[in-house]
Amino acid sequence: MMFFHLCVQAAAARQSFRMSKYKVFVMRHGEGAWTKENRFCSWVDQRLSEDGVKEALACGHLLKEAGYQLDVVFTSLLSRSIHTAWLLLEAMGQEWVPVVRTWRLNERHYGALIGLNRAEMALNHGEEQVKQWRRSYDLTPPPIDESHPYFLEIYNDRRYSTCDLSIEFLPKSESLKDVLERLQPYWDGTIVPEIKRGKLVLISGHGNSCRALLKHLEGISDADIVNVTLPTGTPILIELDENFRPTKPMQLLGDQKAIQAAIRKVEDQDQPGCQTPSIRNIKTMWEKGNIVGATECPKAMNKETVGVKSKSVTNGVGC
Ligand SMILES: O=C(O)[C@@H](CO)OP(=O)(O)O
Repeated sequence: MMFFHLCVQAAAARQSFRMSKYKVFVMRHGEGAWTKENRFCSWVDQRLSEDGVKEALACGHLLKEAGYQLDVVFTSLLSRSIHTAWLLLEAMGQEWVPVVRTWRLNERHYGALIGLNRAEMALNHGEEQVKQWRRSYDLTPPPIDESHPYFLEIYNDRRYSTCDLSIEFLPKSESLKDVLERLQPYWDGTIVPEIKRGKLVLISGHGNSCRALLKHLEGISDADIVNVTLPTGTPILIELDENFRPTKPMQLLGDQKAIQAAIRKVEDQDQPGCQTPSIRNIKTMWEKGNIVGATECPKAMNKETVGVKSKSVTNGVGC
């Protein structure tokens, strides 16, 4: 999208004529299974879709052809980010490269919105509201609670007992600002030292953990970050000076037309008309309390059990 490029070019223009000292790759994992169903996925551990697998392999081939040699890859604790790293390294023939996992790179925690269909939410709350939930900087969705169908699946998962915070202190919902606050100490304390040691680092993150990082690195304003959407499976090359300021516009590597189409696809997910095969008639299903397509849904979920009736969502974010 044009605005995205204007944002990053403006950020880089402020930093022009500096010498690049470091390079780092940031990328959103390949398409996840729930992207096809258009549901907020967040901390639910969905695997890559078939297209997502292809995207991850294609990224690896692209980086290999460009001659890059990675030294360390950082991922979240979610399988789609880890599998993307594995497939990418396999395609590069660099499977031996260490993969380091941290919850601090996890996708933004979407709280009570987890599992809900974006297009359906747009029908009920309006496109603008859903856009604000998805892309604003400091809006926090209503928190997940124990009545949510995915609560136990997330908080009983053994992987979260390995974190540097005990489970009760892990987020129950996050704004992009919250994501940056939990991510930045890890960036400063663990990733930056690796880069300073001369390592070529790739971060296989998520749409919003990558947006938070790019906001920090590129100095994108709170207002402008709303207009930044990242495509799946596209490596972004960032060049930094000795003080970790960008020296040039970040580069989304690959076929530029395909990248723009992929960005539009992600943006259009909150259009009420964006129906997926599993959502035959979203409005009717909502009215019946059947929010998601039954065949693909691992649990029976409806607007009562999900814990976000239309009004409580609206109240929760003060709109
Ligand atoms: O589902 C999610 O968790 C994210 C993408 O990973 O969704 P959105 O693009 O709406 O922020």
